[in-house]
Amino acid sequence: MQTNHPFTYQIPEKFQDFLQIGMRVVVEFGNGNRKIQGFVTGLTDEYSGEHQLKSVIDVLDLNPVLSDEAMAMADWLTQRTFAFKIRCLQVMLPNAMRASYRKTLKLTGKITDSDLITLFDHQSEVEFNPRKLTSSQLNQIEKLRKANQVEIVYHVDDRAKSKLVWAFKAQMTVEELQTAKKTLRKNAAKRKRLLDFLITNHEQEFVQSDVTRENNFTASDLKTAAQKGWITRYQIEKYRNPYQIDKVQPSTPKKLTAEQAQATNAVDQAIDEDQAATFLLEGVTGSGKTEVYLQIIQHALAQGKSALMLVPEISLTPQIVRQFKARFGDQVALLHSALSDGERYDEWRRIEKGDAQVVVGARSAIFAPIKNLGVIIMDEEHETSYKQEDMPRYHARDVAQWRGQYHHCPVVLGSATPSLESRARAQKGVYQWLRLTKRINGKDLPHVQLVDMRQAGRYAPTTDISQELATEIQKKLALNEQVVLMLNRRGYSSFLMCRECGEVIKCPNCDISLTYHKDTNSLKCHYCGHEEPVPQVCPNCHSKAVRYFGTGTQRVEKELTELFPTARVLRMDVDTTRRKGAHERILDEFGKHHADILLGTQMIAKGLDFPNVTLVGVLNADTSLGLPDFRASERTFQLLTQVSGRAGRAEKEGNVLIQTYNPDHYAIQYAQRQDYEHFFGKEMQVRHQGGYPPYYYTIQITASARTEADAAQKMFQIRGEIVNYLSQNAVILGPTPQSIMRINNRYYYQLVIKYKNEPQLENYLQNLLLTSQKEERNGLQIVIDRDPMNFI
Ligand SMILES: Nc1ncnc2c1ncn2[C@@H]1O[C@H](COP(=O)(O)OP(=O)(O)OP(=O)(O)O)[C@@H](O)[C@H]1O
Ligand SMILES: [Zn+2]
Ligand SMILES: [Zn+2]
Repeated sequence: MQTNHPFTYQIPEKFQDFLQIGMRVVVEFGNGNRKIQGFVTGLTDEYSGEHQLKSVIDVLDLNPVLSDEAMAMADWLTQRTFAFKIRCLQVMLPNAMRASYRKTLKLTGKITDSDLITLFDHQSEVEFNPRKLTSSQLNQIEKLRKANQVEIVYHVDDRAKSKLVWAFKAQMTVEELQTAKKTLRKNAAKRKRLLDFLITNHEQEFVQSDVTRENNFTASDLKTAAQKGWITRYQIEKYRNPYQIDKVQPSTPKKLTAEQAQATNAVDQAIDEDQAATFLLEGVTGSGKTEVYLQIIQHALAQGKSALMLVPEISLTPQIVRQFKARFGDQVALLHSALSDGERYDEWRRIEKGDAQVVVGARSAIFAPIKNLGVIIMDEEHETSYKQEDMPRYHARDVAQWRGQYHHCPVVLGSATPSLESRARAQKGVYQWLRLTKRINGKDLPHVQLVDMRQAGRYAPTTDISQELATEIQKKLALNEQVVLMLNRRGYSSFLMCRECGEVIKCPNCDISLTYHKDTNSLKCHYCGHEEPVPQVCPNCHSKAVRYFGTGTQRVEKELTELFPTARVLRMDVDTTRRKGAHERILDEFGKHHADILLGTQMIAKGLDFPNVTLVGVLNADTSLGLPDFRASERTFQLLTQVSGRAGRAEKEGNVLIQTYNPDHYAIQYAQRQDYEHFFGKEMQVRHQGGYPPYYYTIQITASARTEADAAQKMFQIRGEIVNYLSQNAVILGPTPQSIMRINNRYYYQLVIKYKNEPQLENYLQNLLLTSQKEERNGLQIVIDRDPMNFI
């Protein structure tokens, strides 16, 4: 059973001076002799309980791995996210430190103490096992640690790393190779070709299998070449860290535009004055937000402080990383989920030791053990991936603000399309509002044209590319310019839409799309529980073309190659980017213009800065609009604006075509005009009327169980209880089944509370979390999610 109570253990005498808060220990827990890893959260001299205390068995660290800040943050996180404290402590550490990897003690200084000489036995590295050490040895080690003369090393096996492949490069000089070529027999055509290959690609390293495949040499050709001394062959790691960017040209700060300078100065001032202020940097696409971030960070560094830069997972591309490395070199540490456990741990250590002052990373990097923070920046602050979906269910923005308060440093939230929550706060003056209204290239935002697919559908019902879009693509190909096409996969086939008129079937009570349930062939509302059968005809136009909606990238790729047989198409989706480094390779290829069309899912919408892209096409704007979520319009608007911003970023002007079945919907209309201002106004009205955030807070409670009855019953029981703790002003929606009600033979029911100010609610929920634990034995699980991002 999980709990938030700390447990008391006795400290063996030899650990008494050694053990500190924030260190990890091994203790026996519960019945039996199960050993688990625990954290020291407090120390006391007194114990008045009646139980015989168990002893700490072993210590895992030399010095605290969790700082005072981390301990305080974990306390706050536990309360804030309705989580178990142990999970909050664990989330602060890299994986390598959560698992049981082999550890050694490494000597970096000189030792004189005879005890330690025995321990190290003339080696510089020995197994670290405090349990087996004497207290005098521990004391000595403690002293050496304080003098930075020993450290603990984790031995993390990286399976990905250990895979080796053959590589080669030319060993002879170009002249020598030329000479070798002259000595060849006339009919040795293949060897001649190999020598030519080496001469033209001199100094370059090749993976053998790439060359044998692409250039039609065999492995034995290369072996012979090595015997003759033309090349040297050796083994290298197969998967290199794609982010190990070695050769970056250093970059210098650009001269800021007036708007950029104004924004930068405001934040710089807050850094100088140790102000924990939050800034909203609202800048249109291509307005140079990244340069503003870079110069703010530079300012923090100049003040002897460090900086934390968060970027959404999918836009943490090598392109972005390179920009930071180019400016700050080795001071940059990168925390990305694509790194192996070992690589992440290495970066974590560099940050903790203070060797890296600029941390660039995705969501969980917000917990990086960085000291002396001068500024925290969150790019694309509206991105939903900043919210973690598992316990602890934190939003990186909240954590950023907590750390900002702790370090007395500013937090900068940047976006072209801020979340409604943030923008509303900026408007109220809670956040300081900074704006970049112009593109750096001085050009207008790209021209956006809507293609009404209700018309297009009539003459080409089976294609995904309208005549209009096809014509535009053809034009760009003729000009040798590049095209980006986005297929919106959000909300893929979970709702019903009429192909004739674009009508999406909505709940009569909630004005939210109904979700299609395949098992019952019905439509359900996830807010109020309304259910109806799938209609035979469209309630709006009576057409029979009502179907659930979706198309795949592969199908579109096929269509593209049929329409434009000579065009080179690159596809970027979950399938083509699964392998490490694939993401970078695709973008790299496209950047070098080795392809004309980049076709992808929403992962191509963000951050890309390719000067030769002059056309952006959105194949299906509507899928995300139909999501059974009050944020559907907001997400659609954001996505369309972001992707449109990829066009015409340099000298050439760009245009955008959006294919839609709902050309009159306000989210699409305002996205066409790229008019965040009016979208915000309209959407705030909608939220006000519906009683949704930012006017109300929301909390979602989910129960899952082995039978539907158990899950439903529990939710109704909770509903019955919770009303006693809520005022008249709060609204309870549900209980309702979730859209995928059964996952892995577990049934899910949920309930959403909308409220403004409910002083008793927190306590009730904290209690619920702990008491519901008792029922876990019966297979029942309760999840409490504050400000949920997904209502489906
Ligand atoms: N002051 C400047 N002078 C010259 N070029 C600049 C300046 N600031 C930024 N740039 C360049 O302008 C281009 C667009 O900048 P950037 O990609 O940072 O925009 P952005 O606001 O982050 O856009 P998006 O939200 O679309 O990603 C980049 O190529 C960048 O190098
Ligand atoms: Zn409803
Ligand atoms: Zn219809």
